[in-house]
Amino acid sequence: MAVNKVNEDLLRERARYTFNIEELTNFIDGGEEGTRNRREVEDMVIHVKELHDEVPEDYLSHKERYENAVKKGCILIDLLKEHVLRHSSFDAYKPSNMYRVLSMAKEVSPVLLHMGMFVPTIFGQASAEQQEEWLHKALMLEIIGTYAQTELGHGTFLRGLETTATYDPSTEEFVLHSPTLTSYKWWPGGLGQTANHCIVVAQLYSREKCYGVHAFLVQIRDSETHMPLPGIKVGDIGPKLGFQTANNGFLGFDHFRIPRKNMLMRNAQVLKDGRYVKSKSDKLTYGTMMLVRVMIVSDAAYELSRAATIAARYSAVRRQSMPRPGQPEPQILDYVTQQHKVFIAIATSHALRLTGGWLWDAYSSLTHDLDQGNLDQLPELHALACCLKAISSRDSNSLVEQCRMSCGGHGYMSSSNFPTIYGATAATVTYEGEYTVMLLQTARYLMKAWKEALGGIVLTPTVAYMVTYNKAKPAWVNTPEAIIQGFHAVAVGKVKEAADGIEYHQNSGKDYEDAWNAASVMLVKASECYCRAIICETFWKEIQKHSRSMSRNLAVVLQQLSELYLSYWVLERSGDFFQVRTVPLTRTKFEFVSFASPKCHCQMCTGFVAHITSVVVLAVQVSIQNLTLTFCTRKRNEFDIGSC
Ligand SMILES: CCCCCCC/C=C/C(=O)SCCNC(=O)CCNC(=O)[C@H](O)C(C)(C)COP(=O)(O)OP(=O)(O)OC[C@H]1O[C@@H](n2cnc3c(N)ncnc32)[C@H](O)[C@@H]1OP(=O)(O)O
Ligand SMILES: Cc1cc2nc3c(=O)[nH]c(=O)nc-3n(C[C@H](O)[C@H](O)[C@H](O)COP(=O)(O)OP(=O)(O)OC[C@H]3O[C@@H](n4cnc5c(N)ncnc54)[C@H](O)[C@@H]3O)c2cc1C
Repeated sequence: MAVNKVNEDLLRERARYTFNIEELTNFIDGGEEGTRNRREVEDMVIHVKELHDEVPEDYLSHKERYENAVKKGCILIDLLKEHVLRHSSFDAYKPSNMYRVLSMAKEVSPVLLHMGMFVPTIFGQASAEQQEEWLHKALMLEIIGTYAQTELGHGTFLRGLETTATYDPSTEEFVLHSPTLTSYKWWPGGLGQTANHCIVVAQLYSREKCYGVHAFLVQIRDSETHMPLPGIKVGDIGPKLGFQTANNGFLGFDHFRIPRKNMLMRNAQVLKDGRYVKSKSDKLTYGTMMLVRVMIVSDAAYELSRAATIAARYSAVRRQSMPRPGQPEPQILDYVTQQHKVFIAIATSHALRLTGGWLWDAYSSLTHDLDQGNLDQLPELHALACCLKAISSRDSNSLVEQCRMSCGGHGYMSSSNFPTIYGATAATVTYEGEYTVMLLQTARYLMKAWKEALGGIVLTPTVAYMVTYNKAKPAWVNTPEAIIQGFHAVAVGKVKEAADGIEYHQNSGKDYEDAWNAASVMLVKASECYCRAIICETFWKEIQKHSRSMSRNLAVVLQQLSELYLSYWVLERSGDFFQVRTVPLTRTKFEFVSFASPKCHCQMCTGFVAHITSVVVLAVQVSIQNLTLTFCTRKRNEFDIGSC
């Protein structure tokens, strides 16, 4: 029987890495225990033959694909439950753990929303009594839920949602109703055929007063027959760009009654007589969205690491063209254009993974504060979650497409897995807060921060530099930190530009809303630059922090990956660096120097190492006074790949 022989080129590349792969694997997994956990789950999954398709999923009917996805989802959840019960340290909700397990089935799972939003909402918004009643059932999948917030007519504008939940004190019930077609819930994953419960976000009315959107836990299908309950209209919304097995559905209520106790009452309550007890903050209703946005940053990194692995491996084995007559066709990895496509995907997967971990730690600290009643960090974390979710998902999706294109025609095959990964990452750019809307949310925060900076008020950590840049600037030296300072200066410049834009439009007679809209392109740009500065700074600092406890060879490689990321984005945003003079800076020579990168390695995800002997080396000299930007690019030589 033919034994699958590993490609010679790949073997040669794999023999050339110069550092301990296991050490990097542990770094990516967050430590040796993380690697053990992951491998244990992967070993469980790889041996379950029902998880391997006899027939390509693309050749199945929609019904067969869905049934296949349900079967796999149940198997994976059982494996996850078994693993969680065996390893109490395995936090299913730590970024990517749960998502990664479910995504081992290739197609997105119809129970993704159950795990990704229904359970977290019970954790975050149900009272202790309600958790007592529902949490175990949800974790054991005795009930299967989804998160029904978006409606046909409204996704972004939550305050515009039309579904109503009107309290009836005579029966101590809420009456859920969909008054219009546009009020039908539209999109919730799993709603089509899978979920029998859901979190419904509706406008709460009591004693004829509207108290805004609140969350309710609603059973929509019979636990025995799985048929929709009377007063419920529910079904599948049909084919989409991707996510075909997410089972996205629609849901309409016809005066559907639920007990008072089904309003999630951790934050706000309605008493038996209909009196409304206000939450410490209306914003706490939005808590689940913040959690999912924080998780999306790590999930975006994970999906990109898969795509970068496929592209780099393919680039090692694909040979094409003959630059020198009579010579063997070179590996396409030797083309600098190919390196330019693939290396930034490798570096970005690491940048987003480390930034996602940093954001998760900040979120964990916030939830602890919220439990203590301290909401001080909520606005900054909301702004961070919004822009990082937007930029990470957009970068991931566009680099997945870049990786696909780098594989030529074979990248267009379903068997390449690029279409599935592209479909999943394209969804993240829109769901859980649409790209532009999220950046505008962050811009709200930046405009407030700028006003405080002008007043010399001490700012929260991620915007504190705005005060510095508005006063005398520190002398900049030519280090990677200089690039980070440069991004800070660019961010301040863009924030100032947007604030000035709003002021200009107001002075020309517009009210604030119209002035905001007229300046909104600049506001989006300011958020992008603020976010890019955070990713650059976090990537660099995390590498510096971890380098101290890792072997030198690995530290060098990771440092150069972060230098590649910084250099890449300076070039991508060189125009903004030119403009940086718009911020009142002292006359400081601002120099970047070439980052000699004799060797650079990286591993996109488990089992794969890219050994980059050097990267495109840039020397970027920027002088603020004369704003001359000179580049010199030193040619790089070989690229080779190793994997364990
Ligand atoms: C592994 C996980 C897989 C999961 C798969 C997920 C599948 C997809 C699921 C979904 O898509 S669920 C639906 C997601 N929907 C959204 O994200 C809706 C996006 N819209 C919003 O977030 C909000 O409506 C808004 C646009 C941010 C706010 O708009 P609005 O104009 O109504 O209010 P504002 O005046 O702008 O804001 C009010 C006030 O509240 C603050 N705030 C808003 N959102 C949050 C939040 N999430 N957390 C904390 N604070 C929030 C906002 O900053 C304003 O505060 P002030 O500036 O006035 O102090
Ligand atoms: C694959 C997928 C899965 C999903 N799963 C779920 C789910 O499980 N549960 C759920 O509740 N929802 C889900 N959603 C819905 C998702 O949350 C919404 O699609 C998203 O919030 C965007 O809302 P919308 O579709 O109404 O677009 P809109 O908000 O109508 O946006 C359309 C355009 O208008 C622009 N726009 C809107 N508001 C503004 C503004 N204030 N300023 C400037 N521009 C603006 C946007 O930038 C965008 O370009 C899912 C969506 C997708 C694609």
